[in-house]
This record gives sequence, C-alpha cells and structure tokens, in this order.
Amino acid sequence: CMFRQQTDWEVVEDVQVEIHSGGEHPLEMTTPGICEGYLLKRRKWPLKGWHKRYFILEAGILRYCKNQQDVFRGRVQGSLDVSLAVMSINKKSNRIDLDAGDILYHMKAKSHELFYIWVTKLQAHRLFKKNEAAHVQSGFLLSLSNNTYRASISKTPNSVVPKSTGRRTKLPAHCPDNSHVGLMAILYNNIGKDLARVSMPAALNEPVNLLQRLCEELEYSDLLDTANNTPDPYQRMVYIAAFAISGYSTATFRNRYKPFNPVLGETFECIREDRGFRLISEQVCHHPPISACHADSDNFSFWQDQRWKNKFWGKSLEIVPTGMVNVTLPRYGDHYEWNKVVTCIHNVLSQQRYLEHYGEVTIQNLKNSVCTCKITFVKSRYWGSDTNKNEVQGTVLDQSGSVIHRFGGLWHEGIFCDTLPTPKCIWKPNPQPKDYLLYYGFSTFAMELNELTPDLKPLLPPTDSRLRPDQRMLEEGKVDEADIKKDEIEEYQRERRKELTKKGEDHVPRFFKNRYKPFNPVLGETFECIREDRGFRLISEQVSYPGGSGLGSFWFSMYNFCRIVT
Ligand SMILES: CC(C)CCC[C@@H](C)[C@H]1CC[C@H]2[C@@H]3CC=C4C[C@@H](O)CC[C@]4(C)[C@H]3CC[C@]12C
Repeated sequence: CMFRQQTDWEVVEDVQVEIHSGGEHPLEMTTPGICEGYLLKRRKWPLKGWHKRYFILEAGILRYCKNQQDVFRGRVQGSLDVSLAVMSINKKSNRIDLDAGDILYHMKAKSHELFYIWVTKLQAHRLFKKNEAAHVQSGFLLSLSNNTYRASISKTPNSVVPKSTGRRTKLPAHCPDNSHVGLMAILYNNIGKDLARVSMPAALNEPVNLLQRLCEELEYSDLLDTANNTPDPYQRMVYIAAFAISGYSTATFRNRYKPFNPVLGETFECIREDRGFRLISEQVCHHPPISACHADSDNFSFWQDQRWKNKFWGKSLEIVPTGMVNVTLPRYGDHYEWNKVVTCIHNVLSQQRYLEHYGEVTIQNLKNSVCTCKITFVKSRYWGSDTNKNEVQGTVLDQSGSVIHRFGGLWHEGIFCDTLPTPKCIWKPNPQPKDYLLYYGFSTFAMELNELTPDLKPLLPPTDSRLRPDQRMLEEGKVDEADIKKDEIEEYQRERRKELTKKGEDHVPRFFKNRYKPFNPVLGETFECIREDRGFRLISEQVSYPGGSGLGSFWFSMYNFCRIVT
C-alpha cells in the first residue's frame, strides 16, 4: 500500500537463478536447513496485539505453534508456503510480513540478529520451493520428494541371496534378555564419561567389539568395487556416497546391546577372500580411546581412526565422531575423505531406545577437485507421519557448484539415484538373517566377525579379538562367566596402565604408525607379512606382569607379544 512504500518497508525480491530445465545440470536442489525459534506474531482478533509464537521453517513451509512444547505434540496453529507469499521487511523495526493473499503473517524478531537470520532463511526456502515447483512443471524432475525415492527403492528387488560362504549363519547361543538391567544408575554414576569407557554388565554387551564394528562398515564393500570400475568421476562419487551411507544401516537393529570396548593393543584381523579385502584394526590409544583400521583390496583401500565425544542430554545421548574416513581407488588415483555424522541414541534409558543419524557429510576427493558430494542425514521432525524418519538426501556437485547427480532415500531402506543414465536403486541393505532378533540383531556379515574356526585359530595373533575370553563366553551364552572375566580383564588393563606409567613408557601400536594427532593410521609393513611370517614372535624374557597369570593365554601372550619394528 501507499503508506508502506513511503516508510521503511521494502519488498524482498528473489535472487535470480538460471533454470536449466531439461539441461544436464539440474539446479542446486539441496534443501536449506531448518530454522526455528520464537518470533512475535500480530493478531487482529481476539486479543489484538503481538504474541510470542514458536515458528519452524522447513522445506519451504513455515509453521507456527503456541510454544515449543506444542511442536512435539504436533499442535500446529497455522502453516504457509513461503514461495507463494510476497515478503516485505522493515529493517528498523525487525518486522517481516508474508502476504499470500488469503493468509497474511505479521512477524517481528526480538533482535537484529534474529531478524537477519530469519530473512535470509526465508529467502533460501522461497527459492528452494520455487525451484522445486519449476522443475515439476518442466517435467524435468520426477519430484525431490522422498516418497518417490522410497517407492522406487521398494520396487527394486532385493539383491540375490549371496552364495554360501561356508561361514556360520547363526551364533552358538541366543542373546540374553537385559531389560531388567538398570541403566539409569550406571549412566548417572558415570556422567561425563565416554559411553565406550563405562564398565557395564556383560548382559548389556553384544559379542563383537568396536574393532570388529569398524570392519562391519565394509559390509557393502562391493560399492567400492563398483566405484573403482566406474570411469565417470561423478557417477563414481555416487557409489562412494552410497558406501558412506551403507555403513549406518546396521543401526536399525542394534540398539539393545553395546559392543565390547577393546583393550589397548587389542587387534582384529579379517581376511575375506570372497570379498577380496583384508582388514586389520587395532586399539591404538586408550585416552582418548582410538580405534584405527586399514583395509586393502585390488579395488580400494579404506582406513579410518575412530573416536568420538558423547553428549548426554538426559533422555538421549549424542555420539559425535571426530575421525575421518578415507578411501582410495587405485584405478583412477582418487583419494576420498569424509566426515561422519552424529548418531543419537534416543530414549537411552528405556526399552524404546532407537538410533538416529543426523548432520551433513562432505566427501572430497583430495587428488582433484572435479567433484564433491554433500549428503544430508535429515533430523526427523515430530509432526506428521513417520515418513521422514531416517531420510537421507545428497548431491554430487561439479567444480562450479552445479548439481550433477542427486540421490535420496532412507539409510535403513536404500538409496535411489534418478540422475544416472538409467535411474536406479544404488544400494539396498541385505535382508536380515532368520531369527536375527534372537542374535543381537546381527546381519549375516556381523555374525561372521567373531567366528573362530579351528583352521583360523593358529593363524591369529594372540591379541586378536576373537581370542578374548569374555567376549567368547558371552557369545556362547555364558553370561555370568563372561561378567567375571570381563571384570578381570578390565582390572588387568588398569594394572598394565599403572605399570606403563610407572616405567614412563607409552603403549606403541603394533600395526599403525603416527600415533599422535592428527592420528592418521598409516600401516607399517607388518601387514604385508602378517600371513606369511605372521609378523610377530613371542619373546619370553619380557614376561612378568602382575596379574598376568591366571587370565588365560590371551593376556599372557599380549604381554609377550613383540612388535616388529618397521
Ligand atoms: C546403554 C547401552 C546398552 C545401549 C546401547 C548403546 C549402543 C547402541 C551404542 C554404544 C556405542 C555406539 C557406537 C559408538 C560409535 C559409533 C561410531 C559412529 O560413527 C557411528 C555410530 C557408532 C557405531 C555407535 C552406534 C551406537 C552404539 C553401538
């Protein structure tokens, strides 16, 4: 109106972006981040005036509730598609008006900062929503909506059941019922400590440890094989992204038990001729706990150092990993590096426990900058259906930032890419084995990790996780014995640490060099000779540790184990 133009009001114009409809570079379609918080909203009737309301802006839709609690209850008072509204702002009074004809919002921010944030976010969401609409119109895009991806994924048949590997398909014993174990007391007594370091009764454990779980991230290593055989760099990136996502899928069934904490110096070796890779992992540092791993195959190398921080929020617990994941592909000389997202254990103290991953992953190729990839693990919202649970979206960008590929789906169901020459489901988790709920929710691959066959036993270094007695006892269903053994081992570890400190020594990792920050696990040559020469020898002169005897050969050997100097 006239009055407005004369005062401090201005209409916010959209930044113009080129639309390549039908072109080969679809628009930047990454969903802008969610913005939420309190704003003042003007009301005409009843109770005329400014009222504090909680606003949430998500995927181009602005909703508001009376307060934040109502958000969780799903009580939404109103919503508006911001791309359909004219936005005018008044910088002096921090006011924003959205006029969609039939719906009109008058809003006011408490501070300049908040005003600025909201205006920027509203602009981004308008643009996003408009582009989405433009693509649908031009018929170029099926739809970015995740439902489309989901439908395509569920139409894709499950991968053919792999040929029998001759390995076990179930565990020797069922998992114990641990619903009676009071977690509250344990967690409250250990506030501020890493969950990984808190000693818990064996009934809460699963018979694999964190070193073995590193190997579990290679369950879908065939995606890396495919990547190494894909000439197009952008398509290659799509497979790397699918691999990065696939590592998170085990979380669906694994929220009732906690992996064992490896002791310092513990190792895990996994040679899989059928999958074409071999892996070695080692607990290289105790404080903070760091597990390093390295895997090699004709098609790739994979390594990472895993450590994380915990944030305990009372009801939920966030695991914030800090290490980076690395993959190299020999054929094209690529070296990819990416970060991990946050994993949240919701309802950590109750039986309604479940895991969620959220945050952004950026995959970079350190060898050239032809393309990068961004993956968003979307944090689920409380309103509406469960359809946005476990949602993942991603884009592969070229050097100029244009989107070359786009994919999406759910980390527990699969990922669909509709920009490949033939749009297809690029990854789908393997079906769970029979009776998996009785076996800790393990996948077939997970069940194979701790398997110890007679032919393998003499080949393993004495520090191998498969030789850990407490973990073995748990696997065999001997929970009470496992509990006792676990206490012994933890006590022994403390003693060993005291001993090392007394002597002013530091633990030296066996298979990894560069133990200081930034910890970049570089394999010593030992890996090469691990099967030929075994890479280790026992030296009897070095014996003598308090408590060393009586703990079984695992501990005895551990101390007498000589590290090959590389
Ligand atoms: C209190 C107990 C019984 C509840 C069970 C805790 C389980 C669910 C916790 C304990 C340790 C956790 C793991 C610790 C570290 C990582 C690395 C991260 O990059 C992905 C998640 C992952 C793999 C976590 C998954 C959830 C986890 C296995």
